Amino acid sequence: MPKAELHLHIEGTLEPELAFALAARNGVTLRYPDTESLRRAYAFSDLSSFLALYYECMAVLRTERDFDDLATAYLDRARADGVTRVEMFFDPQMHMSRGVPLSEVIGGLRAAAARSAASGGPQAGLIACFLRDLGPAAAAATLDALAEHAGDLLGVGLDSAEVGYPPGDFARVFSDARGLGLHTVAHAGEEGPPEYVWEALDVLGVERVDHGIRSVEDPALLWRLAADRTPLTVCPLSNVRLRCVEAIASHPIATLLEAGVNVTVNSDDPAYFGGYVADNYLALAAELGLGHDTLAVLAANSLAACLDHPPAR
Ligand SMILES: Nc1ncnc2[nH]cnc12
Ligand SMILES: [Zn+2]
Repeated sequence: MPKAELHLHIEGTLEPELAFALAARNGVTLRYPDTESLRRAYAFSDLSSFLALYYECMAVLRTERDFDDLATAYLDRARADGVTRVEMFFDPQMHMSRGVPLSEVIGGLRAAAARSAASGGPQAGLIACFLRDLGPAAAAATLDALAEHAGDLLGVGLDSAEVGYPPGDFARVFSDARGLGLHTVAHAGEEGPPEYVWEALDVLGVERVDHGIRSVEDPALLWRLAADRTPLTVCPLSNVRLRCVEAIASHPIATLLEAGVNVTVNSDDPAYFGGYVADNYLALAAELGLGHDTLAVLAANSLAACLDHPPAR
């Protein structure tokens, strides 16, 4: 089934095997002796327990070639899942704070995207995410650094630890990003309350909401999302692994669909959460009983929710 993946952190596609290969190439030492022990550490209790390991493993990403290798591995994998379009997140602040120039990050990701599109693989766009726990001033400084690369970006997003960092704090930087011609999206309602989803819509003016699952707690919000056809980029396996949801069988995606919300299915950080995008669709079929027609609607929603439609091939 052709589909788009619209919620994918490229750093979250770092498989342990590649992490160790890059560590060796760059002379970086990981805290784990081998791939099995690193994999065993993927037992998360919440978002922050995951983010700590996710940020730690980024230490192995140093050069343009590393980012190219990372994105190439993901794009090859996504192609096998029927993905024709990817809008991938990356975390510029994490890389800049480690002394890795933005040009290396963006250059590597763009090179992988160009080869993928040229060889009939997924077409890829880049979304730079601000780390909300570092605050709006740091986000504004990051946007200044991103400005010279704006032509290489599709948009900006907002990620990292959610609770205590409401979207409204980032109103100015999101408005400035739009001034640079960038699309805007934001994580909201993953661990944070429905109020954060309202703020992402009404204060940030985002075009899509990432996760948004806690919207099911607020009927007026469900009505608003459905009326506006605002896409939600839902990540079922991620929600279970980070204990936002108990099991796929009780995932709020069923309620979202019943309310007429424009839902899409995505993998978030597939190397860490036990499945790529097709695994998320298959889990919904196997454990929540979604039928083929519903999966086809979800795939069609994803293609329609792309920020820039891919050029005709
Ligand atoms: N699921 C997630 N939520 C917030 N920030 C993230 N960064 C990578 N994955 C994330
Ligand atoms: Zn995410």
